[in-house]
Amino acid sequence: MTLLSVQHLHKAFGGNQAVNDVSFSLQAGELLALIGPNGAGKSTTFNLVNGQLAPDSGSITLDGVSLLGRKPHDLWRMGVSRTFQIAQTFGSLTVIENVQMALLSSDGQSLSPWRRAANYRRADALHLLEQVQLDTQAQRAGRALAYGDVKRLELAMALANEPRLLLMDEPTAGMAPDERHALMNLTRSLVTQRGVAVLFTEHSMDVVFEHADRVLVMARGALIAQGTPAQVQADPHVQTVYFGSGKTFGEPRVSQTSHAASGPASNTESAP
Ligand SMILES: Nc1ncnc2c1ncn2[C@@H]1O[C@H](COP(=O)(O)OP(=O)(O)OP(=O)(O)O)[C@@H](O)[C@H]1O
Repeated sequence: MTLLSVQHLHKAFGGNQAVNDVSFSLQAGELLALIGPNGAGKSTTFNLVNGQLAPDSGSITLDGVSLLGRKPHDLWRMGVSRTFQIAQTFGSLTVIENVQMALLSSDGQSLSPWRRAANYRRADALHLLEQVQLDTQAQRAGRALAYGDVKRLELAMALANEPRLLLMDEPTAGMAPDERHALMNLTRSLVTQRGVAVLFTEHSMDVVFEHADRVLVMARGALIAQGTPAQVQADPHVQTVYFGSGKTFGEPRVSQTSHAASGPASNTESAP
């Protein structure tokens, strides 16, 4: 069943059509990657979905409810969580307090006075930390964590909201290859358990091809292809956009049977 539906999205900056008639949908439990060369319109599309930007026209619905005109905090309340290219956590708080803050916010509680958070849903916070394998570091200051651990803390905070949709902006940026795949494997297992849909932008093609169920490819504001990782990798139009003619992405790291692929391949500029 379609959870997120984006239809005929347009956004221009002056005369620059950054997003030009982009349509796609996302199912519960699906990991959908948004890729494209620099300036393709990925961030603009992502920021239209997360409420940071307003489209010039088009529709964005979650379970049939329009997201247009809603700010990121309203979306959080509706079950849309996000993680950032540079992880957003509180370095001065302990690891568990970070998650407690997210739980407080999710419950619509006032964030002040801070003292209230000290024992707030501590068991739930610890359970979330266990799920991202950070429970043994619960009492450390956020700023003392290694970068890969900060990313996992941010994931726990995003899940504190019990989201239906998780938006991840370049989730593996700045991480070593092993860490990248560990974070995405963890994300996969946690969102699959919960039936959460994930839309993520990503520059690391190895991450996209190994972990996405389906891939959207943008170029110059338009959606030029979508399909399984194998389908978009083999698409000559996509290869030309990335490399010019005569080169390819090379072989995928994993077989295509490792994730449930959904949605037909399409080389057209509109989604099914
Ligand atoms: N706030 C803005 N004001 C003016 N132009 C913008 C703005 N944001 C994006 N653009 C332009 O819109 C186009 C799409 O940019 P966008 O950042 O969405 O691309 P991207 O695919 O995310 O690129 P990158 O991978 O380099 O981050 C580009 O031409 C960019 O210069």
